[in-house]
Amino acid sequence: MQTKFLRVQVALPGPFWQPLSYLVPDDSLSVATDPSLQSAWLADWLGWRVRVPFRNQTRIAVVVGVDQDDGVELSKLKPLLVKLDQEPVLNSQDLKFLRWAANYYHEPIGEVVMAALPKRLRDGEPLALPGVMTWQRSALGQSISVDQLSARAHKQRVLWQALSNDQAWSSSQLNASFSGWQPLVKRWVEQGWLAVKEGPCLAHKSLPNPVRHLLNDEQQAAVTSVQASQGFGCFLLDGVTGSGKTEVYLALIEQVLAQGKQVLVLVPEIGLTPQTAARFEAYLQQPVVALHSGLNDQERHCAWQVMRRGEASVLLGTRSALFSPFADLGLCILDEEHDLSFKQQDGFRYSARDLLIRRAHLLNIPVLLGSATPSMESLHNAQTGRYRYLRLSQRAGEAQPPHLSLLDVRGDRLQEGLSNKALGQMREALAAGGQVLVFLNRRGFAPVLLCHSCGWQGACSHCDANLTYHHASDTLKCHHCGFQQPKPKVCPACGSAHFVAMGQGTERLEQFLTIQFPEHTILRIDRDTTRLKGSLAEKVTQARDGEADILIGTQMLAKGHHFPKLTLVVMLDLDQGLFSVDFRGAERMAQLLVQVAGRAGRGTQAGRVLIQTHQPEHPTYQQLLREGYAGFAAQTLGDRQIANLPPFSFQLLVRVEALDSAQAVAFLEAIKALLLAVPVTEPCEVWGPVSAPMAKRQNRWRYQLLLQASSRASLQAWWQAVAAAVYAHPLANRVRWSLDVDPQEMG
Ligand SMILES: Nc1ncnc2c1ncn2[C@@H]1O[C@H](COP(=O)(O)OP(=O)(O)OP(=O)(O)O)[C@@H](O)[C@H]1O
Ligand SMILES: [Zn+2]
Repeated sequence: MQTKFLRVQVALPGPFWQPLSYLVPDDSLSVATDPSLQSAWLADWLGWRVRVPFRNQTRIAVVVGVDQDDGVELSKLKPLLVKLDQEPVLNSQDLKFLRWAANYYHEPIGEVVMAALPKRLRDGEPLALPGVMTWQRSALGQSISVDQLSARAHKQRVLWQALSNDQAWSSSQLNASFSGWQPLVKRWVEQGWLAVKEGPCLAHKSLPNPVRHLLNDEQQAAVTSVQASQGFGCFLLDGVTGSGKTEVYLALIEQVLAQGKQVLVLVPEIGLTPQTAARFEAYLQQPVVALHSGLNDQERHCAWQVMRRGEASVLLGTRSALFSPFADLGLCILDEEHDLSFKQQDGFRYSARDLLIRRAHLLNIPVLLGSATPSMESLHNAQTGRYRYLRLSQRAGEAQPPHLSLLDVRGDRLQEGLSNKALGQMREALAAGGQVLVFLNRRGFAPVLLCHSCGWQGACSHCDANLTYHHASDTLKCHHCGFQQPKPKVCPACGSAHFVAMGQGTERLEQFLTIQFPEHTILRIDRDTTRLKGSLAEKVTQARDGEADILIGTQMLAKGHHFPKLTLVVMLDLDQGLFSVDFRGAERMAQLLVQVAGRAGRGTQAGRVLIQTHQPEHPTYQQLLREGYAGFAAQTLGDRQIANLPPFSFQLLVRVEALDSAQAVAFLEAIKALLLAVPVTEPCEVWGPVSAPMAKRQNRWRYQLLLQASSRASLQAWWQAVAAAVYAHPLANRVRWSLDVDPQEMG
């Protein structure tokens, strides 16, 4: 009898297109010849973490399959070293999902599997639940009243007051409400006022009383439709800003929890996940696990474990929370489904929306996508019946829709980008006791620093981009690669000391408005003013509570926020979105406009929105104002159909970056030649190679090749036909290159 050796396939991070094979240790070899034992044997390996020898090291890997004969000579295979845990870390359904994702996005399976594990597990730490570090008042601390702290130390007093409730606080809880708490907490520990303890992953918190609304008819109809779904179904909740989509999510979640099942909610990366989680907790009266960029490795590990074990029922997280394991998932929700942050833009370039739908499909459970400005892809899917369409056409409660108008500033005198008309309207709104938001999607002081004598411009030496001037730090910064330098004293080209800062950024706008409105408080919210952990939450709370009269914000302020006192929104410099080279430019601009406008008039007072423009007759503006987002979307879908652009076709972008631009072009030309040699049955097109819109970044020249086909299947088949030859091409290892399936940005 011929002995058959068993091997397992493991996923190891790195550029391996197939899982790697290893031999299993001797004791299980006897199973090989007995088919009845094989399924039990499989269960004993699939999804387990193992330690394997690799080159001269050992690495952590996950078993993703078995193979009995893959043609590799046995003598070339190495044995596995050890299993790491007493149980698998991924179940067979998760593995199936991850394999599908790896296949669809042409990403090495090892990278995809590792994306589904918290870092500590990737590093080989034990599976067992770690505790999290918490701080709580000590016996000494309990005798310290807030009055013993200096009356002027406002921040300290607020923090000490919060810590006085005898709850143990973890760093993520503190981050959710306070910025700059670390040095204070450290000092209090040193003084013996606070004790450090290891707390459980899911700390007990006292939850505030729930605020609930009686659902209106449209909300109720949406809830009923999703609830009636038998197994998988994808629903698009198209609800105007302030229509109470969150209330619909909460009502549905409550019902799923009552059946003993879990819910996964994905939200955009806006740094407010803890605040949203708190709102969910109050409504549901149970802990909600939040997974976002503010957590440390230990907290991520905790979140992963409690969901997997079913110790918590709701996971609310950003993009990558999609890969979390669940004991019994019953519903998936994705809020602001049009948001670009759901698409990972480097490395493993997946769409969290598309993968979430796939996962729900594999698990046979419903998935709900919500937005006031749905993507053209989702609207098209709703129109063709792939998604069920649900509509909330009215604002919830008493709130009225905001009134939008165009402010034609052609020929007007502008001061720092603002017209006198806009300033006048701001004065009126402030005098009436309202709050005003000035929206400008560009941070920094000025986008260009120009020498007045010779015309020299500050440009990044590593990128094809201007350096933005930042006044507070007196530096020039590249917003693409992070390069920065002090502002030169004299022009590097001619020696003149006469510079002009051209164009507007939020920093400059703040300086100008401070002079114009000395009696009003101004709050600027952009990436520069919210770098410190917790500071965004702090600023948003101030804005919501009306502590500032004038808000200045970039797109950070566009999403999801609820500022009840806001009555006037002034939008500056939107026009640039009308002339984008990207075919999605108009869609993005329309979404931004409607979302920012949607922050106005959410309370008792009506809201107005002024769009300052030099293009008042532009059809995109005209259509948005006359027919709203729905009219704009109908027109845009019609145009895309005629031009055969997504969602009426499917794209794949091959991106290449190289120090030597000739190599980048040569590699793409080679790929193109391979593609053109493939006989295809359906229409497949290839464009390029062309220079990327940003031709150079971090010293590398960037080129791209665009593939387009009439179906996903034919696009995938076309690429598959050339993939092996592309990877084997001599330039494949000499340039940096990546595939972007369903690209969202051409950048
Ligand atoms: N049925 C209802 N009756 C009264 N108020 C409601 C109702 N439903 C929701 N609200 C309130 O309306 C406001 C807006 O709701 P919510 O934040 O859920 O809107 P949204 O649709 O998510 O908006 P956006 O897309 O702009 O973020 C909230 O203050 C919410 O409490
Ligand atoms: Zn740069």
